[in-house]
Amino acid sequence: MVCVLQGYHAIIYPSDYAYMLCEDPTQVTFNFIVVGGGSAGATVAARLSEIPEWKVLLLEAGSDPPEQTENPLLWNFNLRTKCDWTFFSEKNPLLFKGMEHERCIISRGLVLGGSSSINAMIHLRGTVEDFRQWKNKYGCYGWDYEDVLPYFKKSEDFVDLSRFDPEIHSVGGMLTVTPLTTFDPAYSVIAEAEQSIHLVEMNDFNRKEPVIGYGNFDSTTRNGRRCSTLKAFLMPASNRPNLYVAKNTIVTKIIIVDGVAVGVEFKCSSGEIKSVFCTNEVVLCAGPIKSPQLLMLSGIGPREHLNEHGIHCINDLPVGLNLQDHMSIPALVFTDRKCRPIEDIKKESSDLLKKEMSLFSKNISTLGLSKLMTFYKSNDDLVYPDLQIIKFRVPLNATNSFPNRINLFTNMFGYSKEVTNVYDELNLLSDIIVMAPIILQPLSTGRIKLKSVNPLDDPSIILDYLTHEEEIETLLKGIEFVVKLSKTKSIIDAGLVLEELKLPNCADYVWKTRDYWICVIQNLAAPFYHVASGCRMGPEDDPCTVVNPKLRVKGVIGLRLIDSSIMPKIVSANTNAATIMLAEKGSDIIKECYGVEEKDFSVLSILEDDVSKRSNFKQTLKRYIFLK
Ligand SMILES: Cc1cc2nc3c(=O)[nH]c(=O)nc-3n(C[C@H](O)[C@H](O)[C@H](O)COP(=O)(O)OP(=O)(O)OC[C@H]3O[C@@H](n4cnc5c(N)ncnc54)[C@H](O)[C@@H]3O)c2cc1C
Repeated sequence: MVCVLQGYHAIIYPSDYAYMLCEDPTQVTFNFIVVGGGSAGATVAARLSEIPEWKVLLLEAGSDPPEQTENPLLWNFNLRTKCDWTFFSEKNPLLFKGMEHERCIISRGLVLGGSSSINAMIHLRGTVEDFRQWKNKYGCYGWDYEDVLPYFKKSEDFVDLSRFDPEIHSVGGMLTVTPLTTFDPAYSVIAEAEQSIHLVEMNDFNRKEPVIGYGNFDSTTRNGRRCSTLKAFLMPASNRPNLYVAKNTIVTKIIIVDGVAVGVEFKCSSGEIKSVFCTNEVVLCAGPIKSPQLLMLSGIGPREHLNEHGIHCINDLPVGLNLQDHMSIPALVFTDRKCRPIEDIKKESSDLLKKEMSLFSKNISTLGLSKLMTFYKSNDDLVYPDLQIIKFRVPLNATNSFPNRINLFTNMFGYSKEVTNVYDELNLLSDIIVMAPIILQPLSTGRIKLKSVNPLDDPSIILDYLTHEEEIETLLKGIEFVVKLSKTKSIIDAGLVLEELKLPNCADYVWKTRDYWICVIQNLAAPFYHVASGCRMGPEDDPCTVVNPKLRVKGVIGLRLIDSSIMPKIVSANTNAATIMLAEKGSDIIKECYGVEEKDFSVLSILEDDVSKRSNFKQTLKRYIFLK
């Protein structure tokens, strides 16, 4: 067990089973192997291990999170560190022109808790309409809003009882959900500006009714600290004798014999590749980039593509297609350089920072100005918002003060030196406030492909985003909204000025014109960390889907996929809460399937023949060993 002391808080991480596993992977007969201990995997492993008779092995490529992951205000300090996979996209003919090597950075947690250990802790579930569509448009029976709400509630320990509505919230769940605090004076200025353009204040973004307005969102924090799925689910379960957690263990392949997933191959820290088997199921939770890659390496994916790499195709499924994300445009930058000496600006900036930082030691949750969220619709005919506007403050001259010595905007969005220079220049004069419109309902998709058959290589990530004219128009409406905000009395009175970003690549365009903003989109539009949907869930007979509504990978017995990659369509919000919901419901589906928990999943046929087929486990295993 590893114990980190932080002030009064002792964090006890799960013991590491990796050494024992690598010594002898047959020592224990596991019932379930969970691949990846992220938002979904840590939840699934904890939930399955509630059944004492089941031996559950969780294999995670990363290790315990470093101490800096605890402080919400410093969430972006974790990017591009050893707990980030730091993937890069392929080049795109239209986008990413302002990024290093014209490739877009894709951060993902490489650590227990996965991306929930490095994310920004924004806790939003998505809209009622999202889940209606999952069912009605994408055929995911059992996944309508009424079906998923109990699982959002099951996880939740909602701290702010003054806003508690029992219809949508609950207390006593594993995941602590807390409102945020801030001392940032810009909060009330922007709130007033939004009011003046007829937006209303929302007191709960997770309510059932559509939310168009601004307000404070809830966060996955507990006592001022991050509440990842590691902390919420895995740590409380880690004393169970039937739960085994192997860290720094990279799964390299799912072993499938005669159409049955019997175990996985994995890489020990010594470099050796070993195999471990399970009697019931392999549950793949490696996240939206690595899950598709692992499926393809294991023979499940588009036949033609697998053949290109000499991989025998076990089942021809559209793995890696339909990739989605929320594109953002963090290019609306305000400074606060009222006529006053730089010394005064310096003092104000550092006083505010100190005050915000002091909240951590008082166990109070803060994300600074980011607490102020806006949901907006680009046209009046819409019922639900199609734009989210995130705000964040960068203290004076702080863009280059990151521990990994990489510029803040390179860390967060992958911007090139030519671009970060432009932000830096503004940041030398004053704090900067960035407002980033984000499109919530993308139309265009990307794709994950194999670069090679080496599981340690990153896959090829093709982001063909913003190819629909409507998406550009929506982003432009988001930009227009912020420009409008910049002209309100409260913003002007407060001395907040929307600055021109003098991007070298857009020098030919006049600031604030449509052509200028399109150039900005081509240079700076970046996905907002929500990559999902590369292995869509849907009806068994729909050729566009990879898993059925019971989360079984089609055509393979004993293999489920439970993580953000199965969202049939990305939710119109940040994706962590919906991923945890998928894991909660997915765990119950598994329990139900084995008859260990009674739940009404009337739309799903229960106890299908997979279980009995899977009981030939010993025979299948013998055959695998024989074939090897
Ligand atoms: C920087 C950042 C900020 C974000 N901010 C927010 C936010 O504020 N709010 C929000 O709702 N969402 C946010 N998100 C998105 C959200 O965190 C993710 O959608 C969610 O965590 C996805 O969960 P997952 O289980 O699909 O994948 P992950 O949580 O990424 O888990 C996958 C796990 O599998 C492990 N793994 C991968 N391959 C292997 C292998 N071969 N062998 C063993 N283990 C493996 C990984 O190391 C990882 O632990 C953010 C994401 C990032 C990266």
